Amino acid sequence: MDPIIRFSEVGLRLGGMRIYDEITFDVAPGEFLCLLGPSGCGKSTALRLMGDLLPVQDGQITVGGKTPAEAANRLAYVFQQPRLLPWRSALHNAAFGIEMRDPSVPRAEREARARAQLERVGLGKDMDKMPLMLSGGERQRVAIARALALDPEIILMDEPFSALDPNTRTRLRDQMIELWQQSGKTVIFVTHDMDEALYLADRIVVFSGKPARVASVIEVREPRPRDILRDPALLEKRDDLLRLFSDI
Ligand SMILES: Nc1ncnc2c1ncn2[C@@H]1O[C@H](COP(=O)(O)OP(=O)(O)OP(=O)(O)O)[C@@H](O)[C@H]1O
Repeated sequence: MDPIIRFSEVGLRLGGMRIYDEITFDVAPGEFLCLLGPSGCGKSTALRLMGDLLPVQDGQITVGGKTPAEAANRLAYVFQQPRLLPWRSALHNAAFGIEMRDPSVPRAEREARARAQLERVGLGKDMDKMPLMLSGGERQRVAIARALALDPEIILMDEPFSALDPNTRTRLRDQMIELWQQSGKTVIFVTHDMDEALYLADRIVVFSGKPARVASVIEVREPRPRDILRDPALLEKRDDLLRLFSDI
């Protein structure tokens, strides 16, 4: 199967600094791919390049065979902070992405799509609440519903759970896996937490420190849900990652 996203020898300079050497990796359709690497290595930048929020300078990036600019409508973002509009209810926040992307979608349809996704993330009873009345985890679930309501082929997630408490983070990781398995969408998930990557990913693309290159690509085919601290195969991968991180 052709990759849905392809980075070919992507080089990048920002503010006079070399951020990437030659970054090359592929993402398969329907895959849950984690981008892992040390702080500042350029993981979020990779999402910005895919999403056409930053121009490609050297090399090539394709999204479904097209340029990022041509494919921008096939992607949706979930950021570290939920970025909700405080004066809008959960429902109207979840519908907001559609309103921005395609204002011709009638209001009733926007809201029906938002409602369906809020139900999916377990917020069926909270649709009329304003963001201030929601917990951090609930606000992030509204942000996930807002992305899903766009019905994108690809979801780009930039450390979406890192600001949450450990229990909420664990719950949302499980929920994200469930949503991904039901939807068949491609997920590209940025994290600097190797345990999170081992828990979630089909494959982990490991970036080195700046200027970044792809230090390793690790297949994680162990069945889910995973027990990272007990499964011997995962423990071995964790040791590999620890060794890799001490070198990069
Ligand atoms: N617009 C910009 N101008 C100059 N430098 C930038 C710009 N955007 C990002 N950078 C630099 O590019 C590097 C990569 O940033 P990026 O946010 O992609 O890293 P990251 O791997 O996601 O980091 P973290 O895990 O800490 O969030 C950093 O050194 C950052 O300072």
